[in-house]
Amino acid sequence: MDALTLLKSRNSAARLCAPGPDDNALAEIFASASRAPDHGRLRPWRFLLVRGDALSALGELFADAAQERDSSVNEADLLRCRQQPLRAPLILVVIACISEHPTVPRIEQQLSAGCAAYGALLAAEALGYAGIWRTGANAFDQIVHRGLDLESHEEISGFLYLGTRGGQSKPLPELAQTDFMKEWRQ
Ligand SMILES: Cc1cc2nc3c(=O)[nH]c(=O)nc-3n(C[C@H](O)[C@H](O)[C@H](O)COP(=O)(O)O)c2cc1C
Repeated sequence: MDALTLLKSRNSAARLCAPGPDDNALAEIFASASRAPDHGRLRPWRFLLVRGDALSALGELFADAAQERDSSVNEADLLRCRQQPLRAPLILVVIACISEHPTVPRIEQQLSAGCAAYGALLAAEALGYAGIWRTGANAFDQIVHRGLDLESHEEISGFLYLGTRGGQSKPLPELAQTDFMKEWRQ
């Protein structure tokens, strides 16, 4: 698929099944992510690869976090938390590693991490896989951060669920360029 077709047709997949990207595909995905625009070459992002049994362990972590957020959470909701990571053969946790910098503010480092996440999603799709970027309460939860060994200057930009598309692609939204761009002149 040529680059413009990929950029214009990328489409998230909520239903993902096996196989997920193998080690060769993951190497391409990380190489693509690492070309994110990056003011000052700070490389303000890193990835955690979660697959196999670790997906269930991540589900337990999500359940622990949900219980801590709301001690009255019911068993059905806890089960849903445990099963969330099992919705894909693998998950990439995208972590923004924020540092104090005289000319590169926090927002630029967060945006760079977002671009790295997008690069990973695009590469996965270019390789014939599919994915979806998710956050939700778990991305901002300190118990999840601790369980994943994040340091205090780190944030979760997203959980990239990756695998093989299950079912039909959803239709792409129709968006006129005039809805979101106009030419500026003085
Ligand atoms: C930072 C970020 C967080 C997101 N979090 C969620 C989420 O938690 N759950 C969800 O269903 N979609 C989430 N999305 C949206 C999906 O990734 C996706 O963009 C959306 O389903 C629209 O599909 P499309 O990307 O194919 O247009 C998030 C997107 C971004 C950029």
